[in-house]
Amino acid sequence: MDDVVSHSRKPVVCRYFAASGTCFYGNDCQFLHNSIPRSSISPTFPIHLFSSPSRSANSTTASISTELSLSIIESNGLDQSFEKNVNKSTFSNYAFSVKDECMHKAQELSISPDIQTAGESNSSLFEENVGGTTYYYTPEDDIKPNHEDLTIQNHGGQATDKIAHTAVLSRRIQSPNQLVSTSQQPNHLFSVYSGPSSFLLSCTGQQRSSFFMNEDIRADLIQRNSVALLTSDPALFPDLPSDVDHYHELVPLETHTLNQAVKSNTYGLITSTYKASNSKTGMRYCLKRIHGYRVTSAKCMSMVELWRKVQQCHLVTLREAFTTKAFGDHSIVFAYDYYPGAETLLTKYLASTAPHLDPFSSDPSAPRPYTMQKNRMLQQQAGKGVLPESLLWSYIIELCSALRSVHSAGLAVRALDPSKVLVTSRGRLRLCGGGIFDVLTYDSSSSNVSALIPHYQQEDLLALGKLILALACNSLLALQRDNVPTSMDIISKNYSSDLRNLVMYLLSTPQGSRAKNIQEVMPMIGARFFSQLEAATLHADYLEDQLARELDNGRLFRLLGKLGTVVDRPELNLDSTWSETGDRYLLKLFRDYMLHPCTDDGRPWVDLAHIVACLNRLDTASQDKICLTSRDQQNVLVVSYAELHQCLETSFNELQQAALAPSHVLGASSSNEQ
Ligand SMILES: Nc1ncnc2c1ncn2[C@@H]1O[C@H](COP(=O)(O)OP(=O)(O)OP(=O)(O)O)[C@@H](O)[C@H]1O
Repeated sequence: MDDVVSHSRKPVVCRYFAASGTCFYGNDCQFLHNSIPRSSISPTFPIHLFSSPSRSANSTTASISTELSLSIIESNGLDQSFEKNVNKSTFSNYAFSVKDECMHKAQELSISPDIQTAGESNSSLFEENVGGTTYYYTPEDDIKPNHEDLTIQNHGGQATDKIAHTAVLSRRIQSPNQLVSTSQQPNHLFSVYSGPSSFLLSCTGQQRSSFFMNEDIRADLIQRNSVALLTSDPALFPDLPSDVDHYHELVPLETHTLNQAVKSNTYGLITSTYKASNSKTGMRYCLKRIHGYRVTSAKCMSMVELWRKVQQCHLVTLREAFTTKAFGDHSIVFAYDYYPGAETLLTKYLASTAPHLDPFSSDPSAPRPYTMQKNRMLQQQAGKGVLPESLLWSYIIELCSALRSVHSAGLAVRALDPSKVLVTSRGRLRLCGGGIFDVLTYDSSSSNVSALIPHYQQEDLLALGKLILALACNSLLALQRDNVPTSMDIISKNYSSDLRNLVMYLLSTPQGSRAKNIQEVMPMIGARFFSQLEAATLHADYLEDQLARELDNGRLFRLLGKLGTVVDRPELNLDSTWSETGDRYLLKLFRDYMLHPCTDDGRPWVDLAHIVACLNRLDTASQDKICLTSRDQQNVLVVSYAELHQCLETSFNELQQAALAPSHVLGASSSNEQ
């Protein structure tokens, strides 16, 4: 059938053109008989309404062999046609092609002169350990020009350019769908979640194949979103200003200090912490305010600049600091990244373990502060259960990683306290409060403000040792001088000698001029670092799988929304029959077909896979045909998804034009009709 000629044909797809290639009206038909080109598929909703990009017209992600896809295929009795379209041999062809390419690449690499040269020079390798990393080098390394750089610079047209060739090769290998004819694939299957991968079995467990993410992750995200969106009650916080510099919507994060000025245990000054939104960007930040503080020299802000540059995944980044009178006093405010729902190590593990031992208590049963009593309490708390060693090592690695970045930047944390370590989702630790002490204690008269940094770095290591000790003994009592021998006993009993040695190293006083160094902790962590890396990588794979489940839900939701705006609309342009006639009638029957199917004996047939399959075919304008029946069984229509797609596009455009039309046009059209 000639689809292109159609000199007098209307630019609308014919409804009577059958899959066999014949039309009820034969050559006299006035409508088009070609399939709608995939590229003509418009975004599900107009771009200006939703900023997310529409699906690519040539998106080609085939997934035909999974149980889920098959269940969708089987679930729809009428839509069998596309099964025939899948030519499995194309996939095996692709496998051969990839294999050939790989072998070709391997041969190419095996004769690479570069690799042979590198192998020969191995004989004169030097070895040096710098900051916990072993470097191997040859004396020529320093003077030899960087071969790879040269290769990249010279790759203009030379066939010997190995890097460019490999890049092209890998690009070819990474595009399997280029080797499979797109016309042979049912395009509505491209976006269907293909089911969990076997390599994720250990983390997905018994989780069923589903279009939705894991419930725990969902609950966690919802919880975080709701915390991020919290606003404060002005009745509870009457003194809270509506704007502080370019921040607004302040919400106190320390609710226990309701309008009270409380001295910080860490800084010894009155402080408050708020969540706030940046008025320019809308992003949320955590503001730490130091009450009644006057900055004597603007030079101290140079420390803020240094801290801003330290960005690390286990460090809460300091974004800026400014002075303000918005609170009715002279305050200095530090703006940090905000992590909704974060708690501190102190509140998560240690808050209830620091009883106040009052030597003057009149209660005879109250614990008294003599050494034996404190020892007993510490042992009791450790007896309640200590943290698993693997978790402790994971925390150690995260904290060391943050310290390493800070110390390498020539700075010191100076507030490595359980109340200054945030625990965010999945036990991720983040050090916060960096830079505050540096600004508060800035000595503008000093000629060398960084002279004391090495000393503070030593204090950081000591603080890290204390933090691990407290976590390992499950109590802040472990840090009391009288209790340290008991604390070390608890560690020896419950943990490996490696952990004990690490704590001993961190708590020890440096001998003579030999200072401790965070780099020296790296060999003590050793291969545990790899376990941490593996766990993080596996989790990233898991999250990617969860993302794949939700990939198309937004798109399908928008499509449903679009359908819903058209079907059953009471009127358009004062035409009350609009949604019951023409294209809209077809869409209404399709809605029933998709959402209200029944079994032969009249029971509702509820199958989400059916709905997803219908929506995907509608969105991709599939050529599959379905049989639509009116509710009174009087009308039976066979239509393709491509036609339904066209109906939806046309109707929705009509709707949009009416929505955007000036009101007098609507008024005029209504008076004309009367
Ligand atoms: N960057 C942040 N993102 C999200 N929440 C935070 C952030 N920083 C702190 N918080 C939350 O705010 C609460 C108060 O933090 P803050 O640093 O003021 O603790 P604090 O115990 O009052 O310390 P201090 O006594 O030293 O002032 C913390 O318990 C934590 O849950």
